Amino acid sequence: MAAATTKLLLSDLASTVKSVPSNYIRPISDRPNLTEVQISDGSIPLVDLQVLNGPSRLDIIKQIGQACQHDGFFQVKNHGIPETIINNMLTIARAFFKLPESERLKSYSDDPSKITCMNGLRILHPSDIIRHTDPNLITVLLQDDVPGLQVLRNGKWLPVSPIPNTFIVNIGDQMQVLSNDLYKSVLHRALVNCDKERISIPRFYCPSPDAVIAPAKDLIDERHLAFYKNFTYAEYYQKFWNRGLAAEGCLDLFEVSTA
Ligand SMILES: O=C(O)CCC(=O)C(=O)O
Ligand SMILES: [Fe+2]
Repeated sequence: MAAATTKLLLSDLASTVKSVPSNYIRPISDRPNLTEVQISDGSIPLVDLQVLNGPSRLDIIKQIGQACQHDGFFQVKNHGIPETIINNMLTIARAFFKLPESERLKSYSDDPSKITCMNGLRILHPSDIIRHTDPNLITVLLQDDVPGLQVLRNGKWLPVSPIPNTFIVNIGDQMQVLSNDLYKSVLHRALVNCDKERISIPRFYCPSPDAVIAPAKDLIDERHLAFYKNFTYAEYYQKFWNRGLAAEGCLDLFEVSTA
């Protein structure tokens, strides 16, 4: 097992230091350019799942399909998960970050495949998450009431305002491949909030490592060629982490070469 590295949060140091230590400060060149943020009334679509089992079922399915094609992101309300469970998850997540570092370290793993696939659940403490696409199939995210998530739409960042008791669903790279680019795995990022702690809990749904990923056969014919080669999820995942989050994903490495 790798030696336990320190995972001290700035909040752990707050009572002992007078100013923010330099290793907690991102170089200006790495910081998000906030002037690029689109201040817009628009948001990612909100889908009401209440009526999924009624006569409007097809309409709801169509809304989800459109959202996957245009935004790669949507929110769901009336999903059937009780409010008390949602509040308990957020309370437990907040309490986790109040634990001493030694206790928190017992739940950390430096193995990204463990973090994102075996546990499948990650609790994010308030630090910036740089722009990336999700390497998995689908992500379901619970965020608290503090804004921070931004989604790239038409080259501009669209802030996703939290709506209580909703979940955010987004398409990951594997779904983009299965749909042969019909559904979009879209760049997104999360910013720290200067005034308030922000908690988000993403759940990453992943194929098994040996699953062969390729565009669905029904979508391919003489007029619709496959944009991607076949690969296993393990191959993709390894390339993704080798390249690093800063590379913004690695779908291009698996494209069918057109040369
Ligand atoms: O905290 C958020 O809202 C987004 C988290 C995220 O994008 C991720 O963990 O992949
Ligand atoms: Fe993400």
